[in-house]
Amino acid sequence: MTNQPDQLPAPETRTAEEERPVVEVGGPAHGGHCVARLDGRVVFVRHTLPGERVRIAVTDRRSRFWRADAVEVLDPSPDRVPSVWPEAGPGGVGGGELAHVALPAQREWKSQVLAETLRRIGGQEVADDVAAVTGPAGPRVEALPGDDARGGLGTRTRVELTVTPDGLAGMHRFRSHDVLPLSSLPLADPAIGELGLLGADSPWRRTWRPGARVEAVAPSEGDPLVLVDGEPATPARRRGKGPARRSVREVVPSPVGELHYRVAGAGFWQVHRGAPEALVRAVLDAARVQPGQAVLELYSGAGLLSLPLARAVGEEGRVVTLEGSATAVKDARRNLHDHPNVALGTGLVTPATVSEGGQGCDVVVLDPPRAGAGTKVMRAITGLAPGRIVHVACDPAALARDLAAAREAGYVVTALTGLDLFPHTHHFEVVATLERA
Ligand SMILES: C[S@@+](CC[C@H](N)C(=O)[O-])C[C@H]1O[C@@H](n2cnc3c(N)ncnc32)[C@H](O)[C@@H]1O
Repeated sequence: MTNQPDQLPAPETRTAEEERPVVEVGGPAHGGHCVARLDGRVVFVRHTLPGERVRIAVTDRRSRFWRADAVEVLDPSPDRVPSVWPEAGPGGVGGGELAHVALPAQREWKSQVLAETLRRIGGQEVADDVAAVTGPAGPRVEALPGDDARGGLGTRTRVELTVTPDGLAGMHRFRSHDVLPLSSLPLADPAIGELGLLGADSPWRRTWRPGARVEAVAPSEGDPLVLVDGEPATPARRRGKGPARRSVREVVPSPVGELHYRVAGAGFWQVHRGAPEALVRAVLDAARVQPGQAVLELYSGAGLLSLPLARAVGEEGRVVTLEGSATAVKDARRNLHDHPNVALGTGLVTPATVSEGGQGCDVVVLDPPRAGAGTKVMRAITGLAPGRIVHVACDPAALARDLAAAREAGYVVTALTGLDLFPHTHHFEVVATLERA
């Protein structure tokens, strides 16, 4: 067998104790695990906490590191709590890897990962710029209002399920193609729970086949929507009650007035119930656009940020957007139809499209996917010489690379806000402001 360490006997001769070794757990690392060492080898351990002593089951052996699940906790951390979603525990589905961690400790974990990732990947200078604006405590990832009171539960307005070979709604086992049936969705908005998608008695079972993809959406206005393989579905008993909907309405309170959107059910929309409002506020705060200014907005989706930016620059100002998904731009066109000061572009964000679309802009706002914008796009953005760049990031490693690229071009971080838009998972969002040094 390849990638076996020299220190352990061959698998077939190992005892149960050797197969399930005990480790002392160190700090958290990006990805939802903590770092431990076993015979000098790095092991990324899930379902544990810093400072714990745990027995592990190794799940993946690579030449440079192993992955493992904590399967027995010998010395628990004071921050350990009974998991709010045991089905996402060891051997279970992905998407709830911090469900055993107290909420304040989840934020401490994410704040540490943010600081460490910015330093390790962005470099000491980026870390120093961030420390200069956040203070010695470093960058913080904060809860959204009301989340702690609800135990961080019921926040997700979008849930994606896959149907098991037995026709039950479930999710993929972490890092596996196996689909596990689920009995609960505690992270989902209660309206999704009330649909009754789970279990053998679900009335929805007749609407799908094994392997089908099921998307459940709980919008801020109106009934939830269920799509099976992208098509609207209703349980048989409710069939014939009007035309099938493919899109939903979302209403977002904001400092520039109430914002109304229509979004394709299968299209991108922020998942946490409070995320649209929190991001609009954070971006308006960071961008500080003035009436009459010009904004370039990249990766603009269905227009969540375009609409408040258009209101903030007013009729004398302009917003130019660029988004790769034609479906999202179609939604954005509807959402911004009474804003002639917005030019909605469909196309990939590349150095060329950025340079072409952003001439003369005062502010650039970008909200890229997990991979980030990348060095070349960041260079094109800084090449426009905007007064301010607002970067909305859902991956700290990609953010660190993008900030380092901007720094090389003379832009430094002048503000940074971490938002916990994904309680009970390792994910979080960051809004970073960059200005010329
Ligand atoms: C994180 S979402 C942000 C959307 C919007 N700001 C929001 O909050 O609803 C990222 C968006 O980037 C788009 N996208 C991904 N890669 C792209 C690319 N290379 N060029 C243009 N758009 C892209 C996706 O379709 C998606 O709408």
